[in-house]
Amino acid sequence: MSLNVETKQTTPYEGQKPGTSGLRKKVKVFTQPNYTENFVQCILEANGTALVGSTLVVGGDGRYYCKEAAELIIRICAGNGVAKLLVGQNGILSTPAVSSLIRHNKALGGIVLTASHNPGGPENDFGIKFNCENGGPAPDAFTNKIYQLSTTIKAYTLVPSLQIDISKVGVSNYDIGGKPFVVEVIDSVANYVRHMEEIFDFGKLHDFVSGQSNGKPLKMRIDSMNGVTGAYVREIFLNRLGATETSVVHTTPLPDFGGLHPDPNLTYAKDLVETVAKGDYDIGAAFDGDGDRNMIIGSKAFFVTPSDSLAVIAHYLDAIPYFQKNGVQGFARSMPTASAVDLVGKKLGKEVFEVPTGWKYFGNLMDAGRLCLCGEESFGTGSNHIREKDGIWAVLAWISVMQHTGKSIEDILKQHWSVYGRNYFTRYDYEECDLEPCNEMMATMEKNITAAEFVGKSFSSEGKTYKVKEADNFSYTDPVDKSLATKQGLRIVFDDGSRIVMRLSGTGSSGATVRLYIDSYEKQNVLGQASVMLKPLIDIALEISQLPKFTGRNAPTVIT
Ligand SMILES: O=P([O-])(O)O[C@H]1O[C@H](COP(=O)(O)O)[C@@H](O)[C@H](O)[C@H]1O
Ligand SMILES: [Mg+2]
Repeated sequence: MSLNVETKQTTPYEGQKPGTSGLRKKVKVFTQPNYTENFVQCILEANGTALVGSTLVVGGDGRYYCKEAAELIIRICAGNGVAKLLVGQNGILSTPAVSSLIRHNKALGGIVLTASHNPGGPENDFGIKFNCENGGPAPDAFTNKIYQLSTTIKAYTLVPSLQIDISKVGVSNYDIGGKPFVVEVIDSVANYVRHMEEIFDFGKLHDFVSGQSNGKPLKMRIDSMNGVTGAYVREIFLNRLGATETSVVHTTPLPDFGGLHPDPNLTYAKDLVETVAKGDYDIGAAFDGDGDRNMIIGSKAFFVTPSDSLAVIAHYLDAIPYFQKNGVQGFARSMPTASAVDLVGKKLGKEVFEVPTGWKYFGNLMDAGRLCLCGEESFGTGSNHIREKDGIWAVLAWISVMQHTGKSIEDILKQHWSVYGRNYFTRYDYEECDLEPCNEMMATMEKNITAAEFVGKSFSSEGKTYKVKEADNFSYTDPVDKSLATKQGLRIVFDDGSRIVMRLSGTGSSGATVRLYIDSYEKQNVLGQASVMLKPLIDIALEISQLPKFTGRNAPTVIT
C-alpha cells in the first residue's frame, strides 16, 4: 500500500539557532506545536538536492522526548524523499556511535537527539543536532543555513500515516507515493563495539582488565550516570573485557538520568569521585548523557585534567594498535584547553592546531589527513576514528596506556610532568546567569583588553606579577577551507605564557553560563595544587572582568 505525503502549513519560531553543538532548549520548547517539525524540516532542506535518495542515521541519548522525536523524524524524512534511515533501537545511539555509523554506511548524515550533559526530563533539556557525511557536527556555514531557513519556513512535509515500532530490531519497507522508503532499526551498540575492537587490542585489554595477565584484576568504577553509555559499557567492559559487575554503575539509560546531571566533572560526578576517593580503585571514569565526554580519575580520585589526558594519550599512541596501523598525523586542542599536548607534538615533530571551542572545528583537519588526535578542556578526547569526541574510546585509551606502562594513573601523570613540565589548569563555571549583564561584561572586557595600552600592563596578586603580552577576541581561519570564525573567546596571554580566557558557553538552553579558564605552565614546580598555584591569576581575572559586579556571583557553580 502506498502512503501519502502531506504538506502542513507552519510559521517560523524565533531562536532556532544551533549553538556550539546543535539546538538545545527545554523540552517544553521542543514540544510546542510544530517546533520540532520546523527545525527538522530545515535540517533536511539545508542538505539541498543531496537529500533525495539519501541514507540518514537517527538516534539519541535516550532522554525524555527522544523516542517521540525519533518517530516524528522518521515521518518527516519519509515526506522529504530520504531513501533509507538507520535508527537506533528505541531511538538510542550514543553520539560517537552515530558518527561511526554515518561513516561506515556512507550516509549523507545523521540526526542526533541529545542535549549532551544538560539534565533531562519533562522540565529539562532536549536537543537536536545534525552531523554531516564525514560523521562530524555540521560546520558553521551549514548551521547558519538551517537557522536562515527556520526564519522563513512556511510548510513541512511528512507521512502522518507511517506507523513504525522502533523497539524491535529489523527492516521495514514502505512505498511512499510510489517510491521505496526503508527504515532499519539497528542494535544500538553492535557497530560501535566492532569499531572499538578494530582500534584497540581487546585480547590484551581483556587479560589486563580481568587479571588473567598478572593475577590482579583492574579495579575500575565506570559510571554511566544513567546516560546512553550504559549499554555500551556493559557490552565492552563486562562482556568483552571481563570486568566484574561491580565495575560499572548507573548503566540503565533513563529519560531523566535518574535525576543525575550527567556532566562528567568533579561537581556533577560527585558519587564517582567520593567512591573512588574512599575505595580501592585503579581507575574511575564517567561520561555525559550522550557519551562523547569523559572524566578520568586515578586511585584516591587523583584527577586527570582533560588537557593532560590528551597530552598523555598523545605521548603513548604506540600503546594503541589503530595508530600503528594508520600512522600518527598532527594533534589539536581547542583554544581554552591548556597547551600540554603542544609540548608532546613539538617533541614528536607533529603539527599542532589550536581551534575554537566545538568539535566541528577538528573535522576538516582530520578529513585532510593532518590530524589524528585532539581534545578539549570540556572533557572531550577523541581521534580521527570518527568525527566526534568519544568517552568510551578515551577510557579504552587510558586502560591501554596503563597496560602498556604497568603504572598507576598518578605515576603516569607525574612522570609526564617530569619530562614535559606541567600546565596547571582550572575552569570556573558560573551557570544560569542573566544574559544581558553577561553580554555587557564581555563587551566591556573586550573593549578594555583590546585597547592599545593594555599590552605591557602589569597585574599583581599575592606577590606574583604578570605582564600582558597580548590580548584579543580569538578568531580562527580554518587551514583547509579558509573559513573564518570570529569572536571565539577573550584571551589574555602574559609574558610567561600564563593565560586568562573567558567566554560564554554555547551549549546552555537558557540564560548564560560564563566560563573562566586559567592556565599556567611550570617547568620545575610540578607537584603543587592547582587551586593554590592559580589563585593569583584567578583574582586578576576577576578584577579585569569585574565578573562579581556584572553577574552578582561571588563564587562559581562548578570548579574543574
Ligand atoms: O555538549 P557536548 O558534549 O556536545 O560538547 C560540546 O560543547 C563543548 C563545550 O561547549 P560550551 O563551552 O560552549 O558549553 C565543546 O567543547 C564541544 O566541542 C561540543 O561538542
Ligand atoms: Mg556530550
